[in-house]
Amino acid sequence: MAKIVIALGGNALGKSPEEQLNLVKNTAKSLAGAISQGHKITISHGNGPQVGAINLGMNYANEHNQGPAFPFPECGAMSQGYIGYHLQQSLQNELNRQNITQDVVTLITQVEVEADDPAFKNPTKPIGTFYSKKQAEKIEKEKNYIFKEDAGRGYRQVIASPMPKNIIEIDSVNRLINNNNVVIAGGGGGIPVLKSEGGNIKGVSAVIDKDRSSALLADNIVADKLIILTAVEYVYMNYGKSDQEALQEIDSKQAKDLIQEKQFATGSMLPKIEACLDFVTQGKDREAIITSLENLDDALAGKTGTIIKK
Ligand SMILES: Nc1ncnc2c1ncn2[C@@H]1O[C@H](COP(=O)(O)OP(=O)(O)O)[C@@H](O)[C@H]1O
Ligand SMILES: NC(=O)OP(=O)(O)O
Repeated sequence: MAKIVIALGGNALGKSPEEQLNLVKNTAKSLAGAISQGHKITISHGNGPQVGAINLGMNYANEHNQGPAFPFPECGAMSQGYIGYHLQQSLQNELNRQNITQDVVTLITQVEVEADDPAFKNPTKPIGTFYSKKQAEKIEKEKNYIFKEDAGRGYRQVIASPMPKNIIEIDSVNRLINNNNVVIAGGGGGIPVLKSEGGNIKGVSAVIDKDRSSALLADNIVADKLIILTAVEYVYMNYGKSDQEALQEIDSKQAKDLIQEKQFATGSMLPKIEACLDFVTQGKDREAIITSLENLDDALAGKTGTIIKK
């Protein structure tokens, strides 16, 4: 039996509510399978495409005098509710079907970041949909948004992505886990908040990388394993080139060397590798796996995915 944090990538969750629900229903079968094997599962998820879509929709309504503007922390909170709802419903249905008596709880999670994080001056987190270079340049001029190329897939709006420092609701997460609940926490990397000297917290415009928050969550709940589910079965060397090569298992030294060689794209694979490195090096006998959503069963059985060890 292992204590596992499973992080679902925002880009791997489909492009519409219908697509997302179908994907999540499938993933729920694997998650319930892992729970029936005795594993203690905690779930986190990304929100890049979803938080971008929510923000775009709200901005559109606002620009057409049909509603107020919605800042990013509020959009992040909505994305936690939207994705958490699908996960909570699908997994609860699956657990009930398998007569497993565990409740699934989505916890709105705030994550503290630092006001002087250099990320606020250098936005890197891709959100929303993909655009052509021409479309991106046009929107950049019209709206003052910043766009960057995203791992060969097109151009996306980028916003600040500060490092997660502290999960505000971590005690509640631990209490819920210890009381036999499956917890969905840290959705979209958590809602970014700043803490004042008096201890008050308030939202700040950013989207935290969910891989980094998931590693923090896994460390905080003292998990054995961190599984990051994305759109690719393996992490590759020379990704996208004719000689790309799947990485089966790497240790922290090899991972650091590959980072030096710039094998992993900033804003997509790099934060995943760095998050896995943080998690495995901060504790004993820890393992991280990166694979695709549909390969969760095989990854749990150690049959696929890129395994990262200390
Ligand atoms: N070396 C690499 N190996 C595999 N995938 C890579 C690599 N470098 C960049 N990628 C890209 O990173 C993507 C995963 O990052 P991203 O889409 O941000 O994940 P998610 O939204 O699922 O968290 C892959 O689908 C792939 O397009
Ligand atoms: N917040 C976040 O990291 O989302 P993605 O997994 O969609 O990039």
